[in-house]
Order: sequence, then structure tokens, then C-alpha cells
Amino acid sequence: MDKLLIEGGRPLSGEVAISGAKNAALPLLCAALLTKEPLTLTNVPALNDIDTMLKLLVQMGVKVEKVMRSGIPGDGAGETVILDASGLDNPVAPYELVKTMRASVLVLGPLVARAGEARVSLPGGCAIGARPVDQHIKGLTAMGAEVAVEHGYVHAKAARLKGARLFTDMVTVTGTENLMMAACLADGETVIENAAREPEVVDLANCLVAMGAQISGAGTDVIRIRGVERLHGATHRIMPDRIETGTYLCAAAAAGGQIRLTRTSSAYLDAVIDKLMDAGCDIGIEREAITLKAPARPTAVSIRTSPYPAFPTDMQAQFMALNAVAEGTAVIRETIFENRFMHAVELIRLGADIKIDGNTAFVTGKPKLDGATVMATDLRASASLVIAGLVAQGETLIERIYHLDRGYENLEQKLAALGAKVRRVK
Ligand SMILES: CC(=O)N[C@H]1[C@@H](OP(=O)(O)OP(=O)(O)OC[C@H]2O[C@@H](n3ccc(=O)[nH]c3=O)[C@H](O)[C@@H]2O)O[C@H](CO)[C@@H](O)[C@@H]1O
Ligand SMILES: C=C(OP(=O)(O)O)C(=O)O
Repeated sequence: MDKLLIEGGRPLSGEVAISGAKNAALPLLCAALLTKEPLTLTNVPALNDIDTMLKLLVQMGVKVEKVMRSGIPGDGAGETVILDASGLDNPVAPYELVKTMRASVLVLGPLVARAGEARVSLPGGCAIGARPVDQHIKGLTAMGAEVAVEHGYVHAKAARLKGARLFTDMVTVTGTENLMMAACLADGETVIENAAREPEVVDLANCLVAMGAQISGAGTDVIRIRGVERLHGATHRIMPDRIETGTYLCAAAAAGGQIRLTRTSSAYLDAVIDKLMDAGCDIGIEREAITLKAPARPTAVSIRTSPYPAFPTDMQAQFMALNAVAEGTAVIRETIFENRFMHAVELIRLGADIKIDGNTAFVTGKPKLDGATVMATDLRASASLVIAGLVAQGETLIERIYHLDRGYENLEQKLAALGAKVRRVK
């Protein structure tokens, strides 16, 4: 199994291009199931999660053509993927593929809407929490689907879904995306209340509209969808990855130095940029780039995770690493997932001072961390260990980096472009 070896203690400096967003690309790939015509997606990141989703779609009968990028690692140009679901003949998502990636559940809504049925393995729990899909099921049931959960699979059937008024008990990102996609082909109007306002939901809605869907309100907490008979093909460019952007900003804030991130936007990062400025960073905003100049030592910043536009849970671990070397004590509250502090014990191995009490972490910054061997437990936990490794004196060896390959394109190359000493070892 691959490991990442980091020689820390050097500031970051240089320019890196940000990739297309994983969490936008995954639902967008599933949107291809809604039409017989080809859907072309550009700026698709080269990630393990994308490969898993493509495998899932191929075994359903979807034809996938990849147009390779320029061949320059980390150039941010992104792959183009053309999906043709005219031959969709197997509306099944088997456990073997779903177990490796929760976002597989995003095929459920489109399959029921277009094929009239779906058999999708329950994703199950993962390192960060139980993550049930009851809201996805509740919504489809309200739209007239017959849904049964048996032998670890969700079976859903509907000759044609009916528009309905839906209310989700909590804000759910993939729940909103699944129901919005299903509603596109339903008979009549669907209203999703308490909808997720995440930019990835808006990116999906924009693509669906380009495919002929009638959607209004995406980006607010009430989304209205008037169902149509069919959708058609379209071409859509995937938005930049706001979490990848935030991760590199955080890395420079913690390790010191000055970086410029291109092919990205500050538009969806207000909460993160605000905290980085509180930490003492000097941030410059350009139309498609962000610059950051780190302070001599960051100031501790407290955070509380919440649905967009508040501070994202997917940036919580990275800010814990930043606070581990900041001046002062930060209070970190995780309100989205019940078990998303797995990185804390690993950061402590690097010398961090962190106390956990339920969903709250108290982090008192240390002037320095020391390299050690640590284990990645989930995607963003791994990112926090990379940041801590960049700061720590000496060598840090991160085990189980397959988590990083799920969500960070060309991580070593991008870090090397910023002057970091990072290499993959067996
Ligand atoms: C592929 C993707 O886009 N993943 C993101 C998505 O995950 P995902 O869409 O899975 O996360 P949700 O927004 O659904 O989860 C929010 C909370 O609601 C709970 N819940 C959700 C659905 C449901 O049916 N029942 C239920 O109880 C979850 O357990 C969690 O506590 O949003 C999360 C929250 O911003 C991010 O961390 C993930 O990176
Ligand atoms: C939790 C994440 O992803 P997923 O929902 O795919 O597990 C993430 O991107 O941080």
C-alpha cells in the first residue's frame, strides 16, 4: 500500500492549478443517466472516486469516452468525459462498488426516474459517521416510488414519479441532488424545502437546465422543479474544487510562504477565506485565482461547521492542523458528522495539543510539530496530516493514502510545484 513521505519544515511558494470539484463531478456523472443523448463533462478531475463512478455507470450499460488532457501532470486542464446512457439496461449498483464510495447512492434518483426502477446497495457507515440515506428514500417515496430495503439493497420502482412537496429533516447535499435529479422527469412540480445550498447543487442544477430541465431556486433552501417528458444532451464544465482550494490555502497558512492558486474562484469560499484572514493571512482575490501570503505565525481561529454558506465540514480537519501550530487556543465544533475527529489522535502523534469533548475539540497551538508515522483514516483527515507533515520538523510518513487519491488530483506534483519535499513510497 502506498505511503506519503514528507520532509517538513519548509515554507510553500509558487503557483498551482486547482482541479474540477469531486463533489460536483460525482452527481454530474450520474445526471447522464437521465437522458438517451450524450452528456459531455469537461474539467473532470482524475480521481479514484471518479473512476469508481464511471465503473458503476459502465456496468449499467452507459458508454464512457474519455478525452485525455494535455498530459502535463497538475496542469488543471481536466479531462473531458462523454457519457452515453442510451443503452442503459442494468439499473443496479452492486455492493462491491458502492462500499468504496458513498456517493454511489447518487444513481438512485436518476435510475428510478429514467428506467422506472433501481436496485442500489446501501452505502453503509464510514469513518466519519453512520451517514444513513433515509431522506433520499423518504423523498422518492413521497414522489410515488415503491421503495423496499432488503438484503442491504434499496429497491425502488415507479412507472413515472409524481411531483411532490418534499421536506428533508436535515440539510443533505446528496439527498437534495438525488431528489432534484429524480424530479426532473417526474409528472408535475416538485418543491424541495430545506434544500442544500451548496455550490455543487447549483452546478448540478445548471447542467440539468442545460439538458432541458425546468429548475428554479437552486442555491436557496427552496428548489422548484417542473418535470419534463425527457432531457437532452448538453456540455457542461465542472466548477473548481472549493475544498481542494481551501486545503492548499490552509497548507500555506500553516507552513508559511506565499502561493497563488489558479483556475479557481473565491466565490464559494467566503467562510474559509474569512477564517484565514482572521488567522493573519494576506489574501488576494483575482477573477480566477487566489493568492495567500502567510503570517510569521498564524493566530488560532475557532470554527463551527454547518451547511453552506457557513464553514464546511470538509475543511474542519485542515483547520485543526493549522490551529495545531497557531498562536493561542481554538475551539472547533463539528455539527455535521458525529465522528469526524479521527485526525486528532494522529495530529497528537506529531506533537499537537488537542483535547476532545464530544463534538468539540480544543486545540492549543505549539510553535513546532515533530515528524512521525501517522495513519490516514478518511479523505480530509488525510489532508490535515499532509498539512501537519509539511509544518513538522523532520520526516512524516503517512500510511493509507488511498484516501487522498479519492479526492486530491496529483497531490505530490502540486505540492512539489509549491516547493514541498513530498514523495510516494511503497
Ligand atoms: C459526494 C458529496 O457531495 N459528499 C459531501 C456531502 O455528503 P453527503 O451528501 O453524504 O452528506 P449529507 O449532507 O447528506 O449529510 C449531512 C448530515 O445529514 C445526515 N443524513 C443525510 C442524509 C440522510 O438521508 N439522512 C441523514 O441522517 C448525515 O448523516 C449527516 O449527518 O455533503 C457533506 C456535508 O457537506 C460533505 O461532507 C461531503 O463531502
Ligand atoms: C466526505 C467526503 O466525501 P464523501 O461524501 O464522498 O465521502 C469529502 O469529500 O470530504
